[in-house]
Amino acid sequence: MHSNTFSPIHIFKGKKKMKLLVLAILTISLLFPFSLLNFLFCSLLAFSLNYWLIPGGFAWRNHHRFSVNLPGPSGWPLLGTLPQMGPLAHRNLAAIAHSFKATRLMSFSMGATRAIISSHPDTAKQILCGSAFSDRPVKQSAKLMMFERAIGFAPNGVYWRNLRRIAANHMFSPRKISDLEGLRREVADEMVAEVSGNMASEGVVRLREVLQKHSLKNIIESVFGSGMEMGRKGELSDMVREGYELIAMFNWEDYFPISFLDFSGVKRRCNELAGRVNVVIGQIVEERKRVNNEFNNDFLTTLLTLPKEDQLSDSDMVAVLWEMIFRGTDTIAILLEWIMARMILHPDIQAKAQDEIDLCVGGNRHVRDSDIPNLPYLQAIVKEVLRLHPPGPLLSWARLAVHDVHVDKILIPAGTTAMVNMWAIAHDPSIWKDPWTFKPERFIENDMSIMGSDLRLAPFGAGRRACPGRALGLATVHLWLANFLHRFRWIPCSSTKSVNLSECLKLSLEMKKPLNCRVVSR
Ligand code: HEM
Repeated sequence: MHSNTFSPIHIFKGKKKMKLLVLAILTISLLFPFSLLNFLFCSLLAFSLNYWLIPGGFAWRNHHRFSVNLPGPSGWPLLGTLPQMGPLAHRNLAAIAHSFKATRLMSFSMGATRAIISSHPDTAKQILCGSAFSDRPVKQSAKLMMFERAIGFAPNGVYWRNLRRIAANHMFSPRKISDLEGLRREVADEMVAEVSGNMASEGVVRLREVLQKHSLKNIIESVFGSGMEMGRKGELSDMVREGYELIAMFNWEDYFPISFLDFSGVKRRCNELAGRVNVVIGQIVEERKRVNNEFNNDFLTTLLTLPKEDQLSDSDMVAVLWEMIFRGTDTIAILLEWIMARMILHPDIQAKAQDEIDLCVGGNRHVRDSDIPNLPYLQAIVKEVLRLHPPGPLLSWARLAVHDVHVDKILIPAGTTAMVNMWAIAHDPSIWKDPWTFKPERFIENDMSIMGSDLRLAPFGAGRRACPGRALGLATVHLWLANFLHRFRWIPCSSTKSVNLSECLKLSLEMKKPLNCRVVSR
C-alpha cells in the first residue's frame, strides 16, 4: 500500500471523485466515438483528473502516501491552488482550510511546489519552533537580489547562524536599540513638523508618504549613520522601492522547477538592481573603511569593527546591509498606517491613549523610550492592530522542511514548504472572543507576549528564524505612535467612511487605499 507509484484507484476507491472521472470519460467517448480527438481528449482528461483527485493536489503526486492523511484541496491540474490564492491569499487559504476542516494542517499545491499550512497555534508551534523547518524556500527574485547571503534567505547552516549571532549581539541588542533612540526621536520630530506643514498648506495629511519617507530615513541612518548626501539617499530609496516591486511580482519559476523565458523581465530587472546595489552600497563600505569612526552607532560601523573571527567579506556585508534597509522600512511604515487608521475610526480609544500619555508625560516635554513601559494601553493598541492587521499575515516568508518530520503525528516529507496563517489564527473565534472587534482592552485584561512564545499571536514569527528586528521595530512604532498621539488629535478627512480598511497583500499586508486624514494640534 505504501508504494510510491501513483494509483488513484487505491487511494480513492469508492470515492465520489473517481465516479466523476469515469463519468466524464464515458460522456466524451459517447459524444465523439472512435476518433483521434476522443482518444487525445480522454487521455488528457484522465491525466489531469488523476492529479486533480490527489488530496493536496498535483505537487503531492509522488507523495500521496503522506497527503492521503492530510486534508487539502486538489486545486487545478498543474496549477494547484495558485489560482484560488489571489491577492488576499491569507483570507482565501483560511477559507479553504475551514471548508476542508483542516485548520490544524492542510496540504495544498502551488504549481509543482508541495505545501502545508497551519492555521492553529499548536501546529504553528511545531512548524516554527522545531528544527526541521529551519530553511526557507528561496524566491527567484530574492536570490537574484542577493538575499541568500543575508539573514532572511541564507540556508540554515554555519553562515546563517553566524549572521544571526552578529545581529543579536551587535545590531539588535538592547544597548544598540537604546543608542538609536536619539535618531528615532529626531525622525519623530521631523514627521510631526511635516504633518503640521501638510495641514497648514493643503488641509490634509497624506500619511503614507510621510511614513514611508521617514521610515526610510530612519533605517538608512541606523544602517549608515547621518550625513549621507541627498543624492545617495535618493538612490537607496529608489532601489528599495524597485526591490519591493520585484519581490512582490509573480514568478512562475518559484512554483515550477524549470526555467521559463523572462517575459515579465523580473530576472533582468533583479540582476540590474543587484548590480546597482553592489555599486552603491559597495562604495559606501569602501569609503567608510578609509575613514571609519568606531564611535558611530550605525550598523555599518558595527560590522566593520567586529572581532576578526566574525568579520564578513565585503560582498556579504553589502547583502546584509541591503537586507536591513529593505526589511526595516516597509514593515514599520505599514504597521503605523494601520494603527493610525484605527485611531481615526475609534476616537474613544484614541482619547483614552492620549489621556494615558498626558498623565505619564505631561505637556512640557516629548515622549521618550523610557515612558513606553508606563503606557500599557498604547502597547495594547499596537498588539491589537498586529492581531487584526499583521504586516506578515502568512509570516512574510515561508519555511522549508530540511528532513522528514512529523507534524501533528503526520509525516511531512523533506522539501515541503510550510506556511503559518497567523492572520487566520488571530481571527479564530475559538481562540479570540469577538475576533473582528477592535478592542485593545483584551490585552489589558489578559496580557500576553507577542514576541513568539505564544502562538495565538506571533506577528514576528517564532523559533530560530523569528524576526531579529522585532524589538527595534516595536521600539520605533511605540515611540512614533506616542509622539503622534501626544501632539495631535487625528480625525478623518470627511466622515469615517473616508478610512478604507481594504487590504492588499504584497510583500507585506498594506492598506489598499493610502490613508489621508486631518489633524488638530493638542
Ligand atoms: C513591525 C515590524 C516587523 C514585523 C511585523 C516583522 C515581521 C517578520 C516576520 C513575520 C518574519 C518571519 C519570521 C519567521 O519565519 O518565523 C521576519 C523575519 C525577518 N525580519 Fe522582520 N519584521 C519587522 C521588522 C523588522 C526590522 C525592523 C528588521 C531589520 C531592520 C527586520 C528584519 C528581519 C529579518 C532579517 C528576518 C529574517 C530572519 C531569518 O530568516 O532568520 N524585521 N520579520
